[in-house]
Amino acid sequence: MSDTDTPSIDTSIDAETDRATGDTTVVESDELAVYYGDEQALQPTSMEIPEKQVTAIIGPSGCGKSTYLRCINRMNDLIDVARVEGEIRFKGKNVYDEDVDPVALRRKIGMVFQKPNPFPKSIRDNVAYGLKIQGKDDDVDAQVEQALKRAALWDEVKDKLDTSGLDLSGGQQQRLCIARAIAPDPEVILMDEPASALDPVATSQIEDLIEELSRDYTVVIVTHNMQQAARISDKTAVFLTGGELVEFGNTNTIFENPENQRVEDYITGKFG
Ligand SMILES: Nc1ncnc2c1ncn2[C@@H]1O[C@H](COP(=O)(O)OP(=O)(O)OP(=O)(O)O)[C@@H](O)[C@H]1O
Repeated sequence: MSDTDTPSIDTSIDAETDRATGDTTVVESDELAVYYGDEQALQPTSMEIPEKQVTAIIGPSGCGKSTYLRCINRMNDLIDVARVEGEIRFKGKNVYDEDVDPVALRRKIGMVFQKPNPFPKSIRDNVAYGLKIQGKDDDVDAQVEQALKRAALWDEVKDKLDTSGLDLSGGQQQRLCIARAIAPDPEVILMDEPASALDPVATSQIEDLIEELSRDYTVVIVTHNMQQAARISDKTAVFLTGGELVEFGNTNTIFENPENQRVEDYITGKFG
């Protein structure tokens, strides 16, 4: 299928709204399990990710956080030995159904990685990249400006849009990657440790930006940094060793009054 084909994900399907909380679920995993060869990296995991909120995934190294995140937009397809069981639904549709085009899916569910990875191209071309391959090339400059504004980078780069993205600072490069991810107008943004390679000032800017982005987008962030999860997320999922989702709920509850003793031990630094 070509890159410009109509997405086979039907985004007109209504997401489900929880009457008690008012949350609308946009991504839902249902007994989702992942194996790399014979090794199980994720135990069957069911979780409902609410729309236009920040959901943090925390837990010790190797507990399956990135594995879970990569299922949401099928980035695990790129790993030969990865095998997925169960379902993960975006607006009610299992993203692993045969008729789902992963490229179209990733337009709806963008991703930002740990290490800023701008293309060796100009700032403008970095942001315009996704627009061009989608054929959204009407008034590219206005769309580039809007994405850079939303990524809180415009004021710093507006006079040098033709310089290389690689000439920016680490924090600016990460905001450029966020601008690149939001330019095609996704609904969900996945972030895998987006600030862990940045200094404290750049980290704080990214955290402010994530909170701002959650007005318009659903954000799912993997972080090692518990304080960061507590500061910026609405919901927190705690994965523990063995790829097990141990508790998921409102961030305040998880950090102040978790139900599970192992989660309390992890949060209070007794292990992990
Ligand atoms: N490409 C891969 N091939 C084989 N095994 C993998 C692969 N990626 C991850 N794993 C294994 O799956 C398990 C979960 O890894 P994952 O990267 O999802 O954990 P994580 O919680 O994100 O870890 P970290 O916080 O260290 O990034 C680990 O045991 C890891 O070694």
